[in-house]
Amino acid sequence: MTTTPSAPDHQAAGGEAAEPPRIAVGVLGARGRMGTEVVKAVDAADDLELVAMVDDGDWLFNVADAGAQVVVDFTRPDVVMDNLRFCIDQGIHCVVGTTGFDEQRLATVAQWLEPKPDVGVVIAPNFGIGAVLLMRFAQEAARFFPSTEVVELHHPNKVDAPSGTAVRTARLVAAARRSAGLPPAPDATTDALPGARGADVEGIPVHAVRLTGLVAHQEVLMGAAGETLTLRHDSFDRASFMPGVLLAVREIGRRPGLTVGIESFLGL
Ligand SMILES: NC(=O)C1=CN([C@@H]2O[C@H](COP(=O)(O)OP(=O)(O)OC[C@H]3O[C@@H](n4cnc5c(N)ncnc54)[C@H](O)[C@@H]3O)[C@@H](O)[C@H]2O)C=CC1
Ligand SMILES: O=C(O)C1=N[C@H](C(=O)O)C[C@H](O)C1
Repeated sequence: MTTTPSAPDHQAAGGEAAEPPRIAVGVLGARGRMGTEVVKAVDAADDLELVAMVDDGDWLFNVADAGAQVVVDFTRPDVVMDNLRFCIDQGIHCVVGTTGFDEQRLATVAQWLEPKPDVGVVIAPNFGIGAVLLMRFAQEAARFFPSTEVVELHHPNKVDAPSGTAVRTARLVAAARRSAGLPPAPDATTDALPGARGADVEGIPVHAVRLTGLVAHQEVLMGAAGETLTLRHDSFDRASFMPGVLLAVREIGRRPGLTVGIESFLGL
């Protein structure tokens, strides 16, 4: 098992106060758009030490050999499960931003964690504080509006659609509607062209836009008689995800088991 990243300060042999040990961090997907940003952020943090950078074609054992206590994964939906399996088996805490997690995948990760009670894994569809708040606000507002639709807008190189954030937002809104006993949203149209009304996520239409010039954006549109409420979040730069990623890296050693989203790390 790796040492806990949140070990308390301790005294050096001579009685002088020693620096607390830095958390050893490995980055998976280190040459990607997000991985590059994470490498920079970890490098710049005094309490973190970048010990391994792994990308496609590199040897995953590098993170274990380098003594990583926490791994940050921003890779691809088709490889993230193998990465997680390896890291959990090695006793390495995981901070996962890669998308593609449905209930079945989450249950599998929880199962892998059972024999490793000290290991923490956080899987968050979005590490942007504003995006997390948007999801919470949408959840709060959902019961007051008969209609809700989600529009996510991203850079054209995004591998998946709709975004993980949009799917989670729609699920949270749908759950809030169910708890409040709301009927299905009124929607009298039939698609003249397939896809015109977006994807159906638990009764919430989700629309995905891909546009050169964008980074990561989301709108939640809510409508009632004579009024609408629009919640919008914009990530203009991937730096926007870093405070959430670093918070998760620092916290995960204190959070054994599986956590979905960083809401609880933010005290939400
Ligand atoms: N949770 C969040 O806040 C955010 C999540 N994302 C998600 O993160 C993921 C990555 O996004 P981007 O950085 O834009 O993609 P990207 O395509 O720029 O980067 C992915 C990197 O992973 C590497 N890779 C592929 N297979 C690998 C393997 N087996 N081991 C190690 N590295 C491997 C690729 O070579 C590439 O460098 C996507 O699922 C995206 O949706 C993106 C932004 C924010
Ligand atoms: O691929 C991206 O860029 C992003 N992916 C995440 C998602 O699918 O929700 C988070 C953010 O939207 C950026």
